[in-house]
Amino acid sequence: MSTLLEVSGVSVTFDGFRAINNLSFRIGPAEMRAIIGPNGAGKTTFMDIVTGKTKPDQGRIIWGEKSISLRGMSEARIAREGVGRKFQKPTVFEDQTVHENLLMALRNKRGPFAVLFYKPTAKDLARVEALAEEIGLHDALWRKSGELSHGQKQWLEIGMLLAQEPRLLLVDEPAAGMTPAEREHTTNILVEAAKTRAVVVVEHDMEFVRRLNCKVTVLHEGAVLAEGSLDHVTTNQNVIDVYLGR
Ligand SMILES: Nc1ncnc2c1ncn2[C@@H]1O[C@H](COP(=O)(O)OP(=O)(O)OP(=O)(O)O)[C@@H](O)[C@H]1O
Repeated sequence: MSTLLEVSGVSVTFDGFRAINNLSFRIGPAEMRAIIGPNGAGKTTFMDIVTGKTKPDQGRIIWGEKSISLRGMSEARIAREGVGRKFQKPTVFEDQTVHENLLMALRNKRGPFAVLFYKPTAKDLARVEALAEEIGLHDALWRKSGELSHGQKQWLEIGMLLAQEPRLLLVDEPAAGMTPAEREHTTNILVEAAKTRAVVVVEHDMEFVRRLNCKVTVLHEGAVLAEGSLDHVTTNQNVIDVYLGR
């Protein structure tokens, strides 16, 4: 299997507390992965390390065909390398329409001067239509984003991230606060996205993880406790003990 991101031997300490402990993780260029683990396992810190928000004390973070190191790069530079992150809370521009939000996200791909003199091309407009279709918001293109449901805002934000064409998309608890129907639609969007890029989903909801139908990495105390199919990891005695707090 070829590798897009390889994290090896990474550790992070906060005031003497080792939040990530000699962690190793790898993901292929078109792969879906779920990360689960109890509260405080290090899931968020792991994503913070990959995006450059938190600097590790040690370890390697190797990216892409050229095996460049992401360690020490700024967050902006890592984003330009193709790492996109979806936080739990949607952050769409509520006064703008779905169309404007998606167009703005496309525009963000350009440099500051190109943005200043930006006029959407026919190709850009077609891309906005395709993105809206992909996230299931085509019928809502001309609605103000503030009027959308929580689920729709989440999809819009995923669409805005996809507009930037990330090679790796990190998604934090996408199912939180969604109705069952919204969850199902979210699964479909992510599964589709993972056909052409790597998608890492941090999620507590096991039903959601099951529907993603992908390899699962279980974190505990900042390290990988188990990895494999959901059935494999949930029957692992160490995982059961950790979840039951034994
Ligand atoms: N900036 C920080 N300073 C001190 N401790 C931190 C900091 N960030 C995280 N931690 C600690 O590191 C550990 C891992 O936290 P992290 O948020 O990564 O876990 P998590 O698996 O995402 O948990 P949850 O499922 O509750 O979101 C926790 O014990 C947390 O308190």
